[in-house]
Amino acid sequence: MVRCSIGPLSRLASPRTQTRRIKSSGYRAEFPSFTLPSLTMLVSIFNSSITPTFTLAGFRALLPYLPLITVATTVASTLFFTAFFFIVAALKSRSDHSHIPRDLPFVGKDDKEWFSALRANWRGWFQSISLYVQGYQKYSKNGKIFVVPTWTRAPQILLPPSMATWLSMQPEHILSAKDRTFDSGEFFVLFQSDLRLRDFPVQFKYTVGHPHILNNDMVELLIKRELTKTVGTLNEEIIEEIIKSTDDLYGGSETAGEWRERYVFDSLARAVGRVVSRVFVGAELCSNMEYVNAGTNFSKMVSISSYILHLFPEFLKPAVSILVTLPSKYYARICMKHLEPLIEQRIKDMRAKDADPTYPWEEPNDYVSWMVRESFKRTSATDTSVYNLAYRIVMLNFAAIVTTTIACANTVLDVWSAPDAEEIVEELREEIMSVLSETNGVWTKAAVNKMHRLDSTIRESSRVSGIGGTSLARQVRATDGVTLPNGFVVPHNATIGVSMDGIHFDPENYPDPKKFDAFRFYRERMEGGKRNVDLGTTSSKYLLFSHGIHSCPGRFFAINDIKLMMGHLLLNYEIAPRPRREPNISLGDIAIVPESATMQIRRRVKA
Ligand code: HEM
Repeated sequence: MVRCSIGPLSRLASPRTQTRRIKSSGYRAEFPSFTLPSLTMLVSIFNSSITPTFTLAGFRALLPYLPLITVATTVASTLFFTAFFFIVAALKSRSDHSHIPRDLPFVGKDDKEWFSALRANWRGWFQSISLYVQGYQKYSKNGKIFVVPTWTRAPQILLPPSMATWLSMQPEHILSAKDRTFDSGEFFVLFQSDLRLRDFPVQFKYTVGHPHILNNDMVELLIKRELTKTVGTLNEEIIEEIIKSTDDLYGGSETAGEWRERYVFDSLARAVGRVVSRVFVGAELCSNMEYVNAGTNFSKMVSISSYILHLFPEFLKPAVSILVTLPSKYYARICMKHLEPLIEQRIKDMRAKDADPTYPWEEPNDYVSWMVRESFKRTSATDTSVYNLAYRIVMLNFAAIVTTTIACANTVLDVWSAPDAEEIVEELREEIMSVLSETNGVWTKAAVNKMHRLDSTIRESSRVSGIGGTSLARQVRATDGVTLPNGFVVPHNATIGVSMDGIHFDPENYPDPKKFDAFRFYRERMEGGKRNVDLGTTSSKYLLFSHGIHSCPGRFFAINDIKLMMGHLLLNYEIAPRPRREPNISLGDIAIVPESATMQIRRRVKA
């Protein structure tokens, strides 16, 4: 036995000796009949359990066939995986489509085609935005319902805009906004006549887990009760953070006049992440870029892994998700590494201060403090454990950072790629300087509210470049289905909504709808009698933040941040006009900012 195991090792010493010894060992003579290389390999693997000498000998015999083996195994495995994925995708698509009422028109699907459901889903992946707009023109405009395929969310039943207000007011127990996002349930849905589990966009069940954290009311409550109340009052801190981050990213005053090239989305994500974190976690942690970048990357990775998971039927997701969600879990862990000690310390300090008012510590006015105070009023472990509190901040970042960055990035790309970029920028600068001259340069809440041209520019950018897809997306929770205002009954668990781009690009709502007209809303405000309409105003015709009972509760905070960020960039930086506006990328049923888009930016030389 000893000789056998040493033998092969000693033969590795020199290739030339190896060849000679192979021949002299009579290996070929020993296994002459195994002409099929793969069979030889199998046998040699089998042999290896008996005697390692044969293993190496078998391997050597294979050497001349290696190129052939490589080609054969590559072709075989490619064929196998292609067939496997095709079957899986075809099954998933059929299952996705089987729950849609047959009498509804389906845009992007032709029943006469082979694998019509699969093909429709494929179109829904890459062309969904144009399918939404087509269906809107053909059906919604005529007051009809239609269905559009999406790979990522199963087919969507889209209602005409006349039903948008009705839809936005439906209570949660009839039409649920939450079921679509925070779903949790059994795995083997492919075999159930149940749309519910296949239809949640970010697949929190797999990408995040923690249903007890996600379904908790605390985040939303604190946004509505505390965060919105403080909007405007923390502007000094926010501006301070904007200055620090933009100095780092785009250059401080000492670099005035020097052009830099920066990725629009990535650089703004860093700045926004830091600014948002100042209000969420305080001055110290917000400048820790490991934490800030992990928060942004977590949000991105949750979305990306959810897209990948949507390629698989439900029964495969538990297995696939183990691998696919590794990056988001990695970034969540980095965030938690910083958040847990911060929250533990905050709890200690708060308790000490409550017990003894002379305790030398001042309670920071940030989200962590509001959350810990709220947790003191509660008793369940779900509401009070440090882990859960910390994870809620991770989820708050998910709601806040990427969404706010998208709005900033779209505004930069739309303004500086517009043919009249210089005039727009000039008018915006004039407005900002004129308003700030009344407040000695302080960004008060009242001052920010007076910047109507800036407000109009961001609102218009989000209209033409917004996320697209389905707005007011709701899942039918009522077990008997829901009866629409026109009498049609949508079955239990189907998903309904309205076409956001259809509405935002409808010439009846917005003349010359495809044009980025920065001051469109400003003119409407000044001349069209819409004095109270601003970026935070939702309606059935403006759906950036949705509308009705589930409209985004964080929007006032987001809007304030975006205005401060854009205002600071406009006043202190020059961005070179861009030759073209790279189109947003249609993926699934949303459009995302092209991450490769760059800008030339330099600090302005002040007179
Ligand atoms: C430009 C930035 C933002 C955009 C475009 C945006 C957009 C939206 C949209 C479209 C919804 C879905 C509403 C529905 O289901 O009908 C939503 C929900 C939500 N957003 Fe935002 N959001 C932004 C920023 C924020 C920020 C900064 C926060 C937190 C501070 C936040 C917290 C939330 C929460 C908690 C919900 C769930 C509300 C519910 O289900 O009732 N969002 N947001």
